[in-house]
Amino acid sequence: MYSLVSFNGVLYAISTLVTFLVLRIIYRLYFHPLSKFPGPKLAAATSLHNAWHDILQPGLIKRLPELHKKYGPIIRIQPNELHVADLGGYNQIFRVGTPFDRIWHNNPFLTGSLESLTTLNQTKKRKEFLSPFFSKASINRVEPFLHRVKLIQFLDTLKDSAQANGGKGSVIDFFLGFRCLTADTIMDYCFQQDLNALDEKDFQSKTVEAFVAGFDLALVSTHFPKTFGILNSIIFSLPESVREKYFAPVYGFQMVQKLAKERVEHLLSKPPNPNSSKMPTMFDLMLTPDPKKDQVTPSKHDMIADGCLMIAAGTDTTANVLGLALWHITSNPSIEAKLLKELKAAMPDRDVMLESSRLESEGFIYLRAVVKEALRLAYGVPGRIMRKVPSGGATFNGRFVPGGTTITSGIYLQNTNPETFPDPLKFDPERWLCDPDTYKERDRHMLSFSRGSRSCIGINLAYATLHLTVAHLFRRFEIVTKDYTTEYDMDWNDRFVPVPNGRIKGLVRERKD
Ligand code: HEM
Repeated sequence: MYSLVSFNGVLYAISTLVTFLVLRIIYRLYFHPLSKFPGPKLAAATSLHNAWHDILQPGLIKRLPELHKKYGPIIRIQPNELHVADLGGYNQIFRVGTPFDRIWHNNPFLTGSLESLTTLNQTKKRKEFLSPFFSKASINRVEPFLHRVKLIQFLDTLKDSAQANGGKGSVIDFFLGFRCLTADTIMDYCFQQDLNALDEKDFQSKTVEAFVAGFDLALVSTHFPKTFGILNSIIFSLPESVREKYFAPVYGFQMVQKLAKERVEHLLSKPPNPNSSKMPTMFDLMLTPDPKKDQVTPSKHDMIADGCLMIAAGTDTTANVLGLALWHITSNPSIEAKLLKELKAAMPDRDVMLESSRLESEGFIYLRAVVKEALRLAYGVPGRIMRKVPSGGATFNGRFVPGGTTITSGIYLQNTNPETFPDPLKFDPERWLCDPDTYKERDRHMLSFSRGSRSCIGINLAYATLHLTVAHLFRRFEIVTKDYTTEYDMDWNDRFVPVPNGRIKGLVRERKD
């Protein structure tokens, strides 16, 4: 009798669930406010369609050009999400002063950081601390003590590799090397606390490796935020040795969080002296709010989250551009020859370091075009950047979109638009050596750092690192990637940032002159 009741109970529960799911699909397909928007029926019926592409495939973003071609400029890609293809739509969503709020999915390390603040009002005060910290002037001021010091350490490691095997050179994992360089630079710049990744033999930094693994989970957290949160709490409660061995993605973030926490606690224990001549960290600035501007120090938790954010936002993005530049330059002898010609003429002594402001000037036209083209094809954050349509609704491509709808648009589509960038997947620095009007138009379409009020705050730091590294790396070393890296290795998956299939590796030799 008992087992019959429980069997019937299970049957009843299953049939109720199935009925609910079927009714929900019918509602989503025929009665939902977005039901009239075109797009794949499966995507409109269930968000699992999108999750499958984003988690188990290279990413929905790679299918979007084909879907837009089939269904038009604005399409439904989830039950409650529309995607806009054209630049006008992107600008409407992301412009300065936008009323389209960011959508944030809880991430235990980043909630409380600038990135997690959804409205412009919330970001205003935080940016008052952070924007001056990332200004060109601030970056130029510390460059001799920081970027160039880190770069020298990076280049010295390459020199040792070049001299290995009786001067025949040895193979370097540049995927890791570039990440060690960018992570150490950012950590030092933001909180004068070193990750010491560049000290690790052959750049084999466990923390950097763990951090890279974290990106595999980035889109899981957006598709399954609740499950992700529960899993994280369980993992957090495990001993450190278990976390390090079996849960690298979480462990990597925790290491950075620990360093940021130590720094904040150290500063809190002895409040900063505003008259000190020492270069301030970003935390020093937050700890000395200006009462005349109504500034308030963020909580300790939020400052630590901002510390984690800077590493998460700046390390892989910048390293991806460097990896891509290295791959394309070494795969195109004519591009390498032109770059080298310019570098040799402007930097006769290959061991003398130039400052980034010079490398970004008129004397380095080809270098700048190479960096720009690498930025275009590295895509920054290529995928669907999520925003919420304001309560009154909005109109896109002549169609009204109700308030509360998730609306997305992406950098990948703009940076590879064939009308603006003919043969868009070709690495062609020459496309930036055009007349000023064409340049301006191409630049308007290139969105690697996004646009508007929530565009990248680290753009100046990124540009300085990119110009310094590409110039000095190629001036000093000859690198062969062909036999050690494949096209497949370089192809990428959207994991919030592009994560390549493999690693860019190359044989390093010192140039003779
Ligand atoms: C080539 C390198 C980089 C690229 C391509 C890049 C790209 C981007 C993009 C596309 C966004 C907008 C994301 C969104 O709207 O969700 C963004 C935001 C951001 N980036 Fe970068 N980034 C780079 C380097 C850096 C660096 C070096 C830092 C700092 C150390 C940094 C810090 C940030 C922060 C804090 C935000 C969030 C801004 C906000 O929420 O208002 N980025 N970045």
